[in-house]
Amino acid sequence: MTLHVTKGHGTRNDFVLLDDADGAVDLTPALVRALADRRSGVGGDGVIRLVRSAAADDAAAALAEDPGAAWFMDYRNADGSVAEMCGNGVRVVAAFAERLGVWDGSGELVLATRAGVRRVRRLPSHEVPAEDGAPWYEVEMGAWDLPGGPAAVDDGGDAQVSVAGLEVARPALSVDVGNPHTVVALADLGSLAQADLTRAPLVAPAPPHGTNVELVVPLGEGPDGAGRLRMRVHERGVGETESCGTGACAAAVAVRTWAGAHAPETWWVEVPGGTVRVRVVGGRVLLAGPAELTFEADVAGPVATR
Ligand SMILES: N[C@@H](CCC[C@H](N)C(=O)O)C(=O)O
Repeated sequence: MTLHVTKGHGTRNDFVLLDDADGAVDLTPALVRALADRRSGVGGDGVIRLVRSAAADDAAAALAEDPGAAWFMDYRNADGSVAEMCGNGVRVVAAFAERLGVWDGSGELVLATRAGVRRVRRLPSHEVPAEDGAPWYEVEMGAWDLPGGPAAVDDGGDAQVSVAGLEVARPALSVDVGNPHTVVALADLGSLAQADLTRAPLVAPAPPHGTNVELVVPLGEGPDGAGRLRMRVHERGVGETESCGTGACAAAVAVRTWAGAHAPETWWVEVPGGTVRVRVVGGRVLLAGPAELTFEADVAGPVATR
């Protein structure tokens, strides 16, 4: 079997992309692990299959929401598990859709995902932060939710997280942005650097479907009036990654919620792989950031896995 793959990343959260319009590829967990393997495969934090919604069973709910969502983003974590959403992945898929010619980059790309419909627009060059040469895309990420309810905020959180390298367990807030997140605020950048994310943080109570854990340090407001925060993330199904788009959204929602009514709407979220912009507009959240396609290859497979 030979697969044509494209590699792409958004703030160095990297993906193996498959053009599978008719849903012909049997994307088993073993094939995902083989493609994502950084030694024997192509390498990536995840594998994304772009398939026509009509050929994807998991697109049904999104199609009911908007029958115009012609393409489905089938997202898999590097360990082969299925995830509902990937914020950096949506932007990379937009770049991929442009490359494939199924979207011309104007107006909106309406994508079906397991978390519902996501609308993407390519930012005009005057809206792209000057230092970034890559194209930027903004994604309407939909509604956010605090599964622990408002009481969780008054209590400082609805979970406790223990992180290797940091002595004590910390209170944390669960945030749902289509996929599950647990956000932990740290006091300073020294603690953020000290955290050992080579091991998964322990979250109590354990979320039923696992969670992505974000460690965040709020950095105040910049001259533009936007909030800033720095973040590291341990992703469910992957490990520590250099960026997580849904994680950035969850982090901004949590920090804004903790800060109270007068907190800024716009947040610059600094991750090891770059910077993304999050806008929390009422009950909804928008994510903007770069996306780049780096190479294409034909892969003879299935590639061996351990
Ligand atoms: N990196 C992604 C999130 C990918 C899915 C996540 N690991 C999960 O299992 O929920 C992003 O940019 O949002």
